[in-house]
Amino acid sequence: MPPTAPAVEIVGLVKRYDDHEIVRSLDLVAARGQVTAVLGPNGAGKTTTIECCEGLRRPDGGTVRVLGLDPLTDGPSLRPRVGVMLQDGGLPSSVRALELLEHVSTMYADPWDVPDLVERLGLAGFARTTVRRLSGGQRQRLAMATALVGRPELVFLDEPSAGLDPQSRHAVWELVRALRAQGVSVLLTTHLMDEAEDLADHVVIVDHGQVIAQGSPSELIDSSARTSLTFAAAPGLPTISLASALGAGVQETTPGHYTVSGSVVPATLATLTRWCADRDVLLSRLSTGRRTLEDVFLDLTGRSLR
Ligand SMILES: Nc1ncnc2c1ncn2[C@@H]1O[C@H](COP(=O)(O)OP(=O)(O)OP(=O)(O)O)[C@@H](O)[C@H]1O
Repeated sequence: MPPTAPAVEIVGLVKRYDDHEIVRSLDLVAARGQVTAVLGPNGAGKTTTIECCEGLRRPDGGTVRVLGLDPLTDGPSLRPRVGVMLQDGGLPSSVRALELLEHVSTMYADPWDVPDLVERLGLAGFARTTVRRLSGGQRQRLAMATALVGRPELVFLDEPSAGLDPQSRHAVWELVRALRAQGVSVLLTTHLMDEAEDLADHVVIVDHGQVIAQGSPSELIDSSARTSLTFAAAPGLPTISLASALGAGVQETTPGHYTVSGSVVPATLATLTRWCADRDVLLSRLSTGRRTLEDVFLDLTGRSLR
């Protein structure tokens, strides 16, 4: 295994279900020791891609290398070095939470101290509860603990904070930061843009099975206009006329709520208020602010539901 191989290297990945191409020539590199976040709308192909990395799905094309190895043929070498947290937990249902964690820890040569993991993820309150009786968020935290207990070099976390209460989410974020500080490589998927912005060194945005943008959160935000402008007024304003006055895009995102895309400078505000005054339109809200990763994501992937 080349010592310099990235944590994950995917080249030209193709995956089809029933002749429908779900992942379409996807390239992705997750560097060692970094947190890489994969974002994308529902059905974009994130889980399918991760499952190909975990050796759970066989690609129809392209290559996948995990720590320089092939997850399909090198499973035995990879298993002790890679932690996997599946989206649906994938835990046996009739065993008690702590017993499961302790049992999994015995499978590893140098496991994470179980009481420490219990403390970090707040598992003590349901340690004696069987998995089938755990709430969704409790099961999620237990799944994360079982993914980490073997002290993996690389961990795949598929939506680790989905359905968690704010306290648990912060605990998960702290743990991801601790993993990074220990030099562990993390590849996670998330729908939480603040999570990606806070935690990730590298963000990969996937849509329709392809990477459509990537970079550090600040690179992605800087690559688009830095300031956002939104306003509220009567529904149904002629956005084409306003866009041409502003020299920027204007979208009515929900009735009566508008977003201006493109460069926002002081003159943009003056033009907007003059355009409204000329038409006797009263702005009920006008707001500018720093653009976020969520703004970039919505610009890139659109606002329609999937
Ligand atoms: N085993 C399967 N058979 C057929 N289609 C599948 C199968 N698994 C996934 N799909 C389809 O592949 C597409 C991508 O699914 P995937 O779970 O990879 O998306 P995702 O980006 O992880 O979405 P989400 O954000 O909703 O979790 C979806 O349209 C899904 O219905």
